Amino acid sequence: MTAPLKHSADITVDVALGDRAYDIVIGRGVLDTLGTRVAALRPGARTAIVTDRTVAKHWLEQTERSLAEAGIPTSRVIVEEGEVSKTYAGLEKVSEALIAAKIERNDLVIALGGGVVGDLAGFAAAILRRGVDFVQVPTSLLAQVDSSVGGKTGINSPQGKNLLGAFHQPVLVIADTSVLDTLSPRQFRAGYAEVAKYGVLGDEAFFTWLEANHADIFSGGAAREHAIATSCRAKAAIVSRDERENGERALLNLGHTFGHALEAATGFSDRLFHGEGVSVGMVLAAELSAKLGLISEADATRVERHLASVGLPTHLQDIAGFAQEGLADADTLMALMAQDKKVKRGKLTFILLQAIGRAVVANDVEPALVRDFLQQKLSG
Ligand SMILES: NC(=O)c1ccc[n+]([C@@H]2O[C@H](COP(=O)([O-])OP(=O)(O)OC[C@H]3O[C@@H](n4cnc5c(N)ncnc54)[C@H](O)[C@@H]3O)[C@@H](O)[C@H]2O)c1
Ligand SMILES: O=C(O)C(=O)C[C@@H](O)[C@H](O)[C@H](O)COP(=O)(O)O
Ligand SMILES: [Zn+2]
Repeated sequence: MTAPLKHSADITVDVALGDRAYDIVIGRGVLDTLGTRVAALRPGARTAIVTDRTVAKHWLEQTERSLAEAGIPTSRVIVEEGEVSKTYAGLEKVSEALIAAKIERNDLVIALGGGVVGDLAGFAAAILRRGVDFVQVPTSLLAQVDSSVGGKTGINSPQGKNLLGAFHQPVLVIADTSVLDTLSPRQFRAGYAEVAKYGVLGDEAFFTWLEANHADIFSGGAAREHAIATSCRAKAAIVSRDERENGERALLNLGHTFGHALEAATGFSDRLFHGEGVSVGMVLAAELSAKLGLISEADATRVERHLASVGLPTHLQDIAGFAQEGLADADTLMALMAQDKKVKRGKLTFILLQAIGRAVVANDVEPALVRDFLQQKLSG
C-alpha cells in the first residue's frame, strides 16, 4: 500500500444494510452538496441542525447556506461542546428543542459535529416521535472515521460510557475533510487512535502504511482522505455483517473495555478524550495479549511505539493529572469495567490480539489476572 500523491475525487462508501443502506460521502468541499443531496433523499423535508458551540462558530453558516440554497427550511439547536452534553440534561435540551421546532416524522435531524453531537443528536432522533431519520455531518477526525458510521447512538450515565442509547442508522453521512482544518491538534490526534485501531484489529498492511504515512495524514495531505476512506470501508464491512454487535462487531471495541473505564474514572472530563482513552486502552489490550502469550512483546511494543510516535498517551501515567490527582485503584477500574456492554452473565469480555491485524473476542480471561495486571500498570 503506497501513499496517494494527489487528493482524490470524492469517495463514496456504501453501508450495505438492505433497506436501511446509506452512503458515506468523503472529500474536500462535500459539505456544499449537503442541500442537494438532502433534497433528493427527502423532498419537502424540514431539518433541524444539532451542533455544538465551537462547530457552530466554524461551520454552521456554510451548512445552513447549503440547505437554504436547495430550498430546505432549517432550525438550529446548539449545545455545549464535550461530554458534558452527552448526558440526560443534554438529551432533554435537544429533544425539547426538536419538539419545539415541530420536527415531524418525515423531517430530518442533522448532526453537525464530532462524536458527541452525533451520538446525542442520533439518540434524540431515535426517540423523537418514536423515530425520526437523521443525517450525520461529522466534523472531527474521530467522527469521520468511526462515530458517524454504524448507528450506535446514546448518552453516558455517571456510572459508565454510552449506557443509554439505541441502534439508529443515519440515512446519509457527509464527511467533508476540509472541515478538519479547524480541529485542534489534540483532538485530531485523539481521532487518529480510532484510525490506528482499524489497522491493529483487522488490517496489518494498513497499520504498516500508517507507520509510514501518518505525517501526511496529520498535515492534511492526500493520505488523509485515503485513511478516512479505508477506515470507513473497514467499519462499513463489519457493521453490514453484524449490525447489532452479536459477534464480530465487538472487535471495533478494541481498547474500549479499558478506555471507557478510564474515561469514567476521569469523570468524562478534558483530562482524557475518548480517543486518548482508546489509545491507552489499546496498548493495555496489546500488553494483556502479550502477558497471555497470544502475541509477542515485540508486537505489543510496536503498537505502543506507533501511538506514542504521533503524541498519543499510551500509559496510565500519561493521563493528565496522574501525578497530582492519581486515577483510581485497580478495584475501582474493575468495578467500572463491570458496566461494559460486552459483559455476559457477569463475565468481562476483552478484545485481544493474536497478531497485529488479527483481533479476537475473549470471554475467558481470569478477572484476578486482569486486576493484578492493572495493579502492576498503575504502579508503573
Ligand atoms: N457511535 C459510535 O460508533 C462512536 C464511535 C467512536 C466514538 N464515539 C463517541 O464520540 C465521542 C467522541 O467524539 P469526538 O472525539 O469527535 O469528540 P467531540 O464531539 O467532543 O469533538 C471534539 C471537540 O472538537 C470540536 N470540534 C469538532 N469538530 C470541529 C471542527 N471541525 N473544528 C473545530 N473544532 C471541532 C468539538 O467542539 C469538541 O470540542 C465520544 O463520546 C465517544 O464515545 C461514538
Ligand atoms: O461502532 C462500534 O461498534 C464501536 O465499538 C466503535 C467505538 O469506537 C465507539 O466508541 C462505540 O461507541 C463504543 O461502543 P460501546 O457499545 O462500547 O458503547
Ligand atoms: Zn471509540
